Amino acid sequence: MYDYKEWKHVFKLDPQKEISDESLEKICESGTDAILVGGSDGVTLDNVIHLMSRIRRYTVPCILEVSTIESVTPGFDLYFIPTVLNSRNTDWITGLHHQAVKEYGEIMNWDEIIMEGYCIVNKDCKAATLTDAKTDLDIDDIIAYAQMTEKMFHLPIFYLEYSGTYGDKKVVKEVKATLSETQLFYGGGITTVEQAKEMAEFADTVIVGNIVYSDLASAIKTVQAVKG
Ligand SMILES: CC(C)=CCC/C(C)=C/CC/C(C)=C/CC/C(C)=C/CC/C(C)=C/CC/C(C)=C/CC/C(C)=C/COP(=O)(O)OP(=O)(O)O
Ligand SMILES: O=P(O)(O)OC[C@@H](O)CO
Ligand SMILES: [Mg+2]
Repeated sequence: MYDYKEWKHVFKLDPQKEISDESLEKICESGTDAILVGGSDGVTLDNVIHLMSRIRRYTVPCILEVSTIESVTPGFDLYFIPTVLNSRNTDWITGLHHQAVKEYGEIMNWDEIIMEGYCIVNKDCKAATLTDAKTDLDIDDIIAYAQMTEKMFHLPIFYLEYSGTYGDKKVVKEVKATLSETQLFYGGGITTVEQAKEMAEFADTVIVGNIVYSDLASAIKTVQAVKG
């Protein structure tokens, strides 16, 4: 089993988006710790299997961040299951999870399943719209979600999700200071080496997403920036 607790840098690829073989090779051979496959929209079984099989040409760990029951497929190293703590719709907190376990519980390998307590803070991102997330949060609200994740629900990961916009390092720093067991994932808007370094100072794991589609060279540089 991969030790995701040791991961410092992860690329997130969206199965809905096109990526050339050449770019994918650079991403998979970049030295990143893992590739996370996931997105909010247009995620289908076909595009998930297609992307997974292309990533599988390389040795990098490949994880599915589950967003729909229909697109779950065998073959990933691990399955990260979000629960959106600040969603107003219980489907995204426990509802879809209940359906999935009811349907697939018998065949699930629980050792491969890792829960992520998600807190979505960018009101304009697709994930916030999809999950009807309550994003008008101050720092104390976010810290409370982080503490709930660790102290109440004992989840292994707290994912501070700024998807599409660069976050506030003060928030990341204060959240990190409240966590002792739970791993802090930071994701959102990283486009430069400086930003990657800044967030890596506080977050345990930095997730780099969409910059791979618009400026691959800068995306690749974030690996060294985070891992040193
Ligand atoms: C058959 C087989 C192998 C079985 C294995 C068993 C297994 C692993 C079963 C799964 C069991 C299970 C509990 C499933 C969970 C079911 C489920 C659907 C739960 C809901 C999870 C959830 C809250 C999803 C929302 C996820 C989310 C917030 C995704 C967004 C991530 C994100 C911000 C991505 C960035 O891209 P995007 O949002 O697409 O933005 P752009 O396109 O604009 O870039
Ligand atoms: O695409 P970006 O904004 O880098 O965000 C990364 C990741 O946190 C999205 O789930
Ligand atoms: Mg998407």
